[in-house]
Amino acid sequence: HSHSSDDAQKVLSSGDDCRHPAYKTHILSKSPLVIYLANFLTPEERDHLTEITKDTFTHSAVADGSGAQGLRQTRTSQSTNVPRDSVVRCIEQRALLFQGLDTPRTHLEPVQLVKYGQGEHYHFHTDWYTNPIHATSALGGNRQSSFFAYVAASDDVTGGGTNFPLLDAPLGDEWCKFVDCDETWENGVTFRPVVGNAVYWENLHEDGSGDQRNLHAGLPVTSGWKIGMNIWTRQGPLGEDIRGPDV
Ligand SMILES: O=C(O)CCC(=O)C(=O)O
Ligand SMILES: [Fe+2]
Repeated sequence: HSHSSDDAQKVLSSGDDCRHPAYKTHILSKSPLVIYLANFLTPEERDHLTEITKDTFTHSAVADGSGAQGLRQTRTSQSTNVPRDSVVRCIEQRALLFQGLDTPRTHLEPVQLVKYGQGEHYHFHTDWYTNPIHATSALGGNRQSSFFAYVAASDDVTGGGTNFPLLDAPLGDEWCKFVDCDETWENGVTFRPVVGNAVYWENLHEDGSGDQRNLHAGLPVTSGWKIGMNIWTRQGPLGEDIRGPDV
């Protein structure tokens, strides 16, 4: 397909003071594709996100097998959609540019923050939907990719890692800055909640079917609290009723 330069502009520009940090990328797995992003969020962005969502968190919903949004013991955290201001647009743009120069902004779900207090967790799940009613074309299809970023955590946070049981733990002590190197081999990879950093992965196979290998969980926070951020990119554009006007 072809693009006019106008289309390219739309993807690339998101306003005046959007400056991207020099984040570092580390491939953790090529299949499925999992990439670790160090310093993906700046301290100012993290503070801003925490500030604008203060007092807006409500108990997280999960989609159950029948497609109804329900509250269950599988996800005890609280979450909130982040209003799309210039800071959020800049982060959205960063997430789009990372994935290529041709992913339209309309493929992004509203950015979501999720907060866990002591004992709260999100049981094993995939971010791609198994039930097709959550992946209709009006919804942009299924979730192509996920960013999970660590936005904030208390100084005394323990636990609260993001565990991928089906990935191979990386070798090499350099990774211990980011992953829990005390985790046993059988448990796969657990990313520790290192604020500012993010994990990116692809959810779908080439043919659009879900990739089970990126099963993951938000492990219980055993003390303190953490706030994470989800940026989900759909296969296609989301309806304006869901995304809101494309500001
Ligand atoms: O809290 C985490 O570490 C992971 C959260 C997660 O997987 C999600 O919100 O989809
Ligand atoms: Fe998830």
